[in-house]
Amino acid sequence: MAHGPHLVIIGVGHVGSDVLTYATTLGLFARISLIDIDQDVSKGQALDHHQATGVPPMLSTVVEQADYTACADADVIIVAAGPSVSPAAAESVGTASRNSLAEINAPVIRQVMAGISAHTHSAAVILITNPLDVNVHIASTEFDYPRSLIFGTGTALDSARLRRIIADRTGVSPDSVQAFMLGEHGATAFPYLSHATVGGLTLPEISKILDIPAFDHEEIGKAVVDAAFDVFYSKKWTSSGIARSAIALARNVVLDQKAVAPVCTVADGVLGFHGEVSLSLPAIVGANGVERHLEIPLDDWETEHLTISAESVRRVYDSVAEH
Ligand SMILES: NC(=O)c1ccc[n+]([C@@H]2O[C@H](COP(=O)([O-])OP(=O)(O)OC[C@H]3O[C@@H](n4cnc5c(N)ncnc54)[C@H](O)[C@@H]3O)[C@@H](O)[C@H]2O)c1
Repeated sequence: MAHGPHLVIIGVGHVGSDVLTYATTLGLFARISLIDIDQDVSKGQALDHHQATGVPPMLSTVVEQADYTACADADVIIVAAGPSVSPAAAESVGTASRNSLAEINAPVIRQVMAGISAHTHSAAVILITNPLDVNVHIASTEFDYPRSLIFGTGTALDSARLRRIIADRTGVSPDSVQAFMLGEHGATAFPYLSHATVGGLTLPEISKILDIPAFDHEEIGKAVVDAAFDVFYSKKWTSSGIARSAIALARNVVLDQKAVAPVCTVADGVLGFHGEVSLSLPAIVGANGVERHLEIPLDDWETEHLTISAESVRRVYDSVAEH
C-alpha cells in the first residue's frame, strides 16, 4: 500500500477523467482510487493512467480501481458522478440548464454520500456534480458528515473564466487578476467587481490607466456565464477548467494552503444567511476544508444579485428535498 496523500475520484467520465489527468500530472498524491458505477470505466481508466505513470518524468503514483472501502483512508474525495446535460436535451429545450439535472443527480449524490460516510468522516469531499449548489446542500444537510469538510467547486470555475476575461481585456496575466464570481454555479452567478483588482488596482483605475472601456457588471457577468455554453455547444461537455479547479482546491487541502477561494458550502452565519441555502462565497480553504467564510462588503447591485442567486438555488433544492 502506497504511503502519502490519497485521492479518491468518484465518477470517472469526461470530468473525472480530466481530474485524474491533472492529479497524476501534479504528483501531489501517492495513491489515486477510482470508483464508478460502471466498473468497466473505472477499471479501464485505472489501467490506462497507471500505465501512464511509467512515462518519465511522472511520479510512481498508484492508480487503482476501487470501491467505497477505499474512502477509509482518503485525504480528499472528488465527486464527478452522475450525468451532465445532454446536448440533445439542451437542443430540444433551447438551453443547457444545470438545474434540469436535479431530479436525476440528487439520488446519485445521496448514494455517493451514503457510500463515503459508511467509511470515513475525515476526508475533504469536493463536489463537482450539477446542479452543484443543490447537491452540496443535500450532502451537507442530509448526512452526518462534518460540514466544513464538504464543499463544491462552485464559482471557482466561473471565477477562473472571469479572471481570464479580465486578463484578456487588460492584456495582463490572469495571475495578476484578483476577481471572484459569487452565488450559484449557474445562470444567476454574478461578478464581485466592486473588489476586483488587477495588479492591486481597482477596475476603474486600471481601465483609466490603459484607456480601455469600463467594466460593466451586467455585461461581464453574462460573458462569464455564456463562456460555459461556448464550450458546451462545441465540445458537447466541459471538463478541463472544472478539473483544474477541483485539483487546485484539493491542493489547498493537502498542502494546508489557507487560500481564499469562492467555494460552495452551506451559507450559515454569513451575509445574513442561516443555513437555508448553499452557494459560493469567498472562504479560506485549508487542511480542515472550508475553515471560515469572509464577511465581505457588497454594493447594492451585488446584494440584489446574491438574493436572486440564493432564491434560485433554494427553489431547485426544495423540488428535490427529502423532508
Ligand atoms: N461544477 C461544475 O462546474 C461542472 C463542470 C462540468 C461538469 N459538471 C458536472 O459533472 C458531472 C459529470 O459530468 P461528465 O461530463 O463527466 O459526465 P459523464 O456522463 O461523462 O460521467 C459521469 C460518470 O459518473 C458515473 N456515475 C453515474 N452514476 C453514478 C453513481 N451513482 N455512482 C458512481 N458513478 C456514477 C457514470 O458511469 C460516468 O462514468 C455532471 O453532473 C456535470 O454536470 C460540473
